[in-house]
Amino acid sequence: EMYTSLLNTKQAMSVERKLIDYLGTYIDQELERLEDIKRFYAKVSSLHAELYNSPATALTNPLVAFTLIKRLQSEWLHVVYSNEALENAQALRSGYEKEEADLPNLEDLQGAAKGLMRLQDVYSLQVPGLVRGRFQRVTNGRSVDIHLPAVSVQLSGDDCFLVGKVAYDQEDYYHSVQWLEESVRLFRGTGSKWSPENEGTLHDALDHLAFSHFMPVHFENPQLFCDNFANGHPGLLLRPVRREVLSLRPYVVLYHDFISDSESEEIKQHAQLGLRRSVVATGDKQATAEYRISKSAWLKGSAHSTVSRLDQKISMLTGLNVQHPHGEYLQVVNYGIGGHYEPHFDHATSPSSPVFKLKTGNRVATFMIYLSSVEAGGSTAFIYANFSVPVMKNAAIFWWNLHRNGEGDADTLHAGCPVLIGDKWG
Ligand SMILES: O=C(O)CCC(=O)C(=O)O
Ligand SMILES: [Fe+2]
Repeated sequence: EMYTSLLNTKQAMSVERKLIDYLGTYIDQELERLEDIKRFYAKVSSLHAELYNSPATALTNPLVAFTLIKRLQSEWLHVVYSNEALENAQALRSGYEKEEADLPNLEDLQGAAKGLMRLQDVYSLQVPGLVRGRFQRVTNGRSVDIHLPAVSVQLSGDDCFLVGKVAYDQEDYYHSVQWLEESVRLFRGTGSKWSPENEGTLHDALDHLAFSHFMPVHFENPQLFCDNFANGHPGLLLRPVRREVLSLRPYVVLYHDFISDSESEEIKQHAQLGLRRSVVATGDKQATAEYRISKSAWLKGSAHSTVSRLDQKISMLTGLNVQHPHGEYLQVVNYGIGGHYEPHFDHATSPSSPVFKLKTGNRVATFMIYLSSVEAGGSTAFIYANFSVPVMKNAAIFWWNLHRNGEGDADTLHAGCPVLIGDKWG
């Protein structure tokens, strides 16, 4: 094991010294061989030129005729079937084989590559920096050197290919993607110039990269999926809803095209006159706050057929009774300039919360329908779960705020990001 202690790695240096000497001898011998061949080439070319200039008279000389026949019968044969190239190569190989026991093996190479990836993770090192021989990390959006080594080296496309391939063979597509991206970039940079020492080619790197990109989606979380969902309900059987499971902890689901354009317009119309500055629970009261910039209106299902139809559809999808007082009235929200809702829980976290005055109990779940799309910003971000949902007109998201035992699920912390450009309705 050469990679597990630096002492052994140092010993590898003297082996390379010997290999360099063998290769030097090989190159000298090959150059000598090529010089010999060049001499033969020059000799034959000049003799042949003389013959060609006056074939009739030249061949009347028996010496000239003899040397032509001798060249063709014997000299060419010896040149073409010379064993010298093979002998030179064999000398190089036997030198190499003498050192073979002291050479690192595949396990050493894999161990060294894994070591690089471990450093990459533990110290948040950027792969593009490592490839240029730098130990860099991104701080406040800038690459910063965390250490300047006295001696460094730049990595080649083939170096990156090998690291990427070690990750790939372990089905570690998170790392393989990063290293193979660099490999492809570097191989592209050198054009299609062939290097005898390389294990991989641009083609190999692209092949592995494409497969790695394909795999994380399926491997990282095989339980995230899309389907047409009817929840076994007869009311949805003929028109199931396109469901996309976005997260398992917390359990967040996106329902595509939950509402139609006309229903959505109708809801916004109904809500318009009732829009008032949104409030949040502070202590045991409801109050406006800087951290929620929007207006909202409450729509009673009994007053609008569209609202009660949506209530019904929500019930079919979630299996929840959303009739008052089990569910709250439908809240329609419209965000203002830079409108947002800072990270919060939808459920009450204290027994004195005003939510309990409604006599509806704590908020078991949230069903939120996007009634508009926006040009930029405004995503619903799940802070701890580390994902966000872009505002997607007519889609709805659903999640459980409480665990089965009634306790709040801290993983549901979420926010409405500030709207950069657009008119966001929910
Ligand atoms: O608007 C959003 O994206 C999130 C809104 C929200 O979290 C809420 O109204 O409780
Ligand atoms: Fe919320």
